[in-house]
Amino acid sequence: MYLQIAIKNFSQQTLTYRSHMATQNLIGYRVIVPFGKTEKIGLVVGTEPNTSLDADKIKRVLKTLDQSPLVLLEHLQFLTRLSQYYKVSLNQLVLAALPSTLLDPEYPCDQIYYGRHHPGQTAAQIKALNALETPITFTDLQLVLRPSMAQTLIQQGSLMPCKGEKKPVTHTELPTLTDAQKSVFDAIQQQAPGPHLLWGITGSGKTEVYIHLIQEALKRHKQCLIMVPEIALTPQIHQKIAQRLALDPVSLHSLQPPRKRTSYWMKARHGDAHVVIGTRSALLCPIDRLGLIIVDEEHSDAYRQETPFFFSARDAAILKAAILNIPVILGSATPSLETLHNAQQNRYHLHELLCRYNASKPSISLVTVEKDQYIANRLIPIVTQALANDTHVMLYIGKRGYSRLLRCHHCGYQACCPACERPLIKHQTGRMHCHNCDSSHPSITDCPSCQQAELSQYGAGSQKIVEIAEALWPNHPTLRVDTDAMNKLDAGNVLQSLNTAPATIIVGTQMLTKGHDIERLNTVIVVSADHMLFSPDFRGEEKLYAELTQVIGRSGRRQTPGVTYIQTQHSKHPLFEHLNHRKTMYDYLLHKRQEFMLPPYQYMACIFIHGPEAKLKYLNHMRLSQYDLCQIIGPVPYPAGKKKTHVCYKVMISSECRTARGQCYLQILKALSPQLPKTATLTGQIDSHLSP
Ligand SMILES: Nc1ncnc2c1ncn2[C@@H]1O[C@H](COP(=O)(O)OP(=O)(O)OP(=O)(O)O)[C@@H](O)[C@H]1O
Ligand SMILES: [Zn+2]
Repeated sequence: MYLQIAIKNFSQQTLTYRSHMATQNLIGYRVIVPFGKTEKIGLVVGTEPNTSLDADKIKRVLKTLDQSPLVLLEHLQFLTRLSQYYKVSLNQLVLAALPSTLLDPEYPCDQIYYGRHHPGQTAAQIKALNALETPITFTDLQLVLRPSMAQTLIQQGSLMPCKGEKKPVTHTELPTLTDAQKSVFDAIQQQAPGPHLLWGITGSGKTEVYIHLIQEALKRHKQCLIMVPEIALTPQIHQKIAQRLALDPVSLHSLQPPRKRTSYWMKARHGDAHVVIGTRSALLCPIDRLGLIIVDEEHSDAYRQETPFFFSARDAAILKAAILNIPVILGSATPSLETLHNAQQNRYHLHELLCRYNASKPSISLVTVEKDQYIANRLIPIVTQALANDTHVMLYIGKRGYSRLLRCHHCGYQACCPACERPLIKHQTGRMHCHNCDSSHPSITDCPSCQQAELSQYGAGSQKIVEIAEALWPNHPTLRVDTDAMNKLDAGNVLQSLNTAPATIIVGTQMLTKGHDIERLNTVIVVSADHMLFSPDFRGEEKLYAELTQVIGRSGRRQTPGVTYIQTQHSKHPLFEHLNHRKTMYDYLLHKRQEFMLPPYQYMACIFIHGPEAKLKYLNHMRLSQYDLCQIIGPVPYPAGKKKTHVCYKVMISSECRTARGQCYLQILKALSPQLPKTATLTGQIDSHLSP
C-alpha cells in the first residue's frame, strides 16, 4: 500500500511513501517519515494500491503519531475540492490548514493534552494549569509537573487528551428577537441547509440573529464557526457570545502565539469548543461537528487571501457548507455584488432586516469643503457641542500617515517610491513611507529634481487629522485607530473600552468601519470621501458605498439618533444620490457591471508573472493564443511590489462560463511556465477582481 503524504518540501506536491501498516487506513493521520538525512512529520491524504514510481526507491513510513485521524475525511474532501477550484496544490492547502507546531519534528510526538478550566478545581490545580503551556505532550508533562499532579489533572479532565467529547451546553435566556428578526430566524431554520444572505442594515441586530441560530445548533450538539474579516472584530464578538450563551468560545487568528493557536485549534478540532471565532484561516480548521457557518461582513475584501496562495474564505465557506450539508449565513449591511446577484438568481436564500433595533437610521448631510480645508467651519461647533454632551465623535479618514503627496510647485516633481512608483506618504516621524510595498525612506525637504523650491505637502492622512483635532478640541482625548498606531487585536480592545471612556475624538481608517458597536457615538464626520469616486478600480464605487454605509452605521446605535456629515467637493455624484436608497444603489452598480461585462456577470481570473526586468522583457511583445468563450488581456505591466529590480506582468481572463475560464487559466499557466526563467515566479488568482 502506498500513501500520499502532505509534507513540507520544495515541489509543493504530496510525496509517495510505503505504508508501515498492512491493514490500517491511515488517511488523516500524521506520520513520521524519512526525508533526506532527517525525519519529517507529514499528513496522509490518500492511499493507492500501486504506483507508477520506481517501487524500490520509495521509502517506508516510520511511525504513526495519532491515535485517531487528525483531519477528518470530509475535511480532506473539502480541501481537495478547494485545491481543484483554486488550482492550488493539495499539499499547500493541507500545510496551511495545520498549525505549524503539529508538523514540527522538534516538538516531541506523543499524546497531546490541552488544559481546561472548570469549576471544582483546587487552587493548586489552577496554579499548575496556569503554569503549563498547553498543548503539551505527555513526555513534557512529566518534566513539568509532579507525576501525581499530572495524573490528577488528566483524571479529572482538566488536561484533555485530543480525542473529543460532547460538552454539555448551559441553557441561557437570550434577548427576545423583534418580529422582523424572528421571521428571519424562522425562515433560516426552515430553509437550512445551504447559503443564506442576511442583508440587514447596520444596527438591525444581525448579531442577535446569529446568536439565536447558534443556540439552536448547540442544542443539536453541533459546533459553530463565526468568521470575521478582521482580527479587530474578534474581541467584541467573543465577549458577546461568551456573555449571551454562557460559554467560552475559542478564537483562531494569525496573531496568536503558535502554542496557543495549536491549543485552540485542537479544541475546535476535537469538539471541545462549542463556538469557534476566526479570520479566514479558521475555515481550514477541521472542526469536528460543524453545524453552522456564519460569515459576518461577507462583503469584506479581507476574506480574500493572496499569499502564499489565493482563495476567498467566503466562497470557500459556501463550498464547505455544501460538502457538510449545513447552513452558511452571509451577513452584511452592504453585500458584495456577487452575493446579491446570487441571491437574486435564487442561488442563495435572501433575508432582509430593514430597521435598526430600537434606534432610528442615522441622517446623512453632504458638506461642501473648500479645497484647503480639512474640517468645514460649520462642523466645528457641532463637534464641540457633541463632546460637551459627553458623547464620542468620529472623524473618519480613509488614509494613514500625515500628508499624502509631496510635490514641487516649481517643476511638478512628485516624491514616489523607488520600487513601485506609488506616491510616498509623509509620516509624523518625518520619514516617508510607501503604503504599497511597506518601504520607508528618509525625508527630503528640497526638490531633488530642480533644487528650486521646497516640496509642498498635500492631502491629509489620519496623523494630520489628529493634530488638527488636538488643536481644535484640546480638552478632549483623541484616539487614532490605524495600523500604524496599533495592531488589529488592540484596536478591537480599545474600541470596546470606549463605552466607559470620557467623550473622545476617534480618528481612524478602515479599521473603524465594520461591525463595531460603540455606545455614545452619535456624530460621525467623513473627512473626505472623494478619493475613491474616480478610482481606476471597477469596484471603486462598490467599495466606497460599502465603506461609507459602514461608517455611517457606527453612529446613533442607541436612543439618540446619529448624524453623519460627509465632506465632499462632488455632491452631485450619483453615488451620493443613491446613498440612502440601497435598492437603487445596487441597481445602479449592477447595471454598470452588466453593461461593461464585469463580475458578477463574468467570471475572472488573473495570472501574475514576477521576475527580473531583463529576463521578462519578451513579455512586452507576447501574444497569447485565444481560447473559446474567453477574453484574454495581457501580459500587461503591473506594479511590481517590493523588489526594485523586479517587474510584474499580469494576464487577465474573463468569461461568461466558469468552466471555460478555469480551463483557459490552466492552459495559460501551462503555456507560460516552461518559457519562464528560473528566477521568475508565476502566481494566479481565480475570481480575482484586482483592478487593471
Ligand atoms: N432583539 C434584540 N434585543 C436586544 N438587543 C438587541 C436586539 N437586537 C439588536 N440588539 C442590540 O442592538 C445593537 C445593534 O445590534 P447588532 O450589533 O447585532 O447589529 P448588526 O446588524 O450586527 O450591525 P452592524 O452591521 O453594524 O454590525 C446591539 O447593541 C444589540 O445588542
Ligand atoms: Zn513602493
